Amino acid sequence: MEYTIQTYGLCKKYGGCSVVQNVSMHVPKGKIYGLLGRNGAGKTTIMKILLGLVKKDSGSVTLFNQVMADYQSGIYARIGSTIESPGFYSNLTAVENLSVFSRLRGKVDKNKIRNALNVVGLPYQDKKIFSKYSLGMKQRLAIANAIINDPELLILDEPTNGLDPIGIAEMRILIRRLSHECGKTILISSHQLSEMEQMVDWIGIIHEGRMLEECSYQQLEENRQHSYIRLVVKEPEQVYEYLKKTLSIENIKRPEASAIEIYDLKYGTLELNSRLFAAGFAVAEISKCQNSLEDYFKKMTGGAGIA
Ligand SMILES: Nc1ncnc2c1ncn2[C@@H]1O[C@H](COP(=O)(O)OP(=O)(O)OP(=O)(O)O)[C@@H](O)[C@H]1O
Repeated sequence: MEYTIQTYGLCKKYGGCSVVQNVSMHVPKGKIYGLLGRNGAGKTTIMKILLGLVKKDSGSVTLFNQVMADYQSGIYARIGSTIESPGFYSNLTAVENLSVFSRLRGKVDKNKIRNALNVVGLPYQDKKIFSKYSLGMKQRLAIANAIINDPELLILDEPTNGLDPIGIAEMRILIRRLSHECGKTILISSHQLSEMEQMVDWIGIIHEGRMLEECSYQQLEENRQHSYIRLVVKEPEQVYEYLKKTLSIENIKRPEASAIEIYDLKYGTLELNSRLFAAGFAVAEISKCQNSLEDYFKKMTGGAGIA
């Protein structure tokens, strides 16, 4: 597989506090990659490192198959982003704002502005000024600004943040169109799993600066929606050892002191119950459960942040 972004062992500390820890990520060319993590997980910092806005402490970044030196600039013309997106002028229209920022980058091309506004679904002739825009329109304008020069890679920090469900659905359609119809590779961040659904092809889960898991979204769904057997027992340590050593069950978790979850379903509940009984263990509860993707994220990241 060809990757547009690859990082290896990326680290960043702020004042002695590690905010990015040994992050290796792989963003496949032409795909939408979602960086998912709770507030403060380190998503924006990773994006800023990719864009050369923040200097990494160690590790490497490869963009378009080119290993990046710190603050190397040429390649950034191939990337559009909404991080540190310009503070748009509140008293100017979309076209006027995009003209100002185009001028800062070089020259103003009316056709490019018209085209970018068309792609994000904002009217070219609109006289409405920025301060009268809805949040969704503001997000669209930021994306229009990012795509003006037709970049191959888009880095969008929380493009759905604060939008209502309809706004999220519209943003999802726009981002998918940018990927499928315009062929762009897109890295987006979010702290909401639900916002990533039906949008991303790949996902990287960041927690406290570390990459917990990275895989295709489909793979994640397949892996995590498996059933499992939940046991509540009197002697969890001994049962755990018995399951591992005597029954050779591999994938076992201990979510609570007395509970055991078995993901390797080589034995059904009846068979397992009778084996535990025969081995002299007291089983208070045995049931087959379904682990939803949401539950999985909550467990992984320790609670309420991702929903
Ligand atoms: N310039 C900075 N100086 C000091 N600490 C910083 C700086 N920038 C970010 N941090 C800290 O680094 C951590 C990661 O922040 P970051 O913005 O990357 O997280 P995030 O996952 O994007 O969160 P959010 O979803 O809230 O934007 C946070 O604890 C934040 O306070």
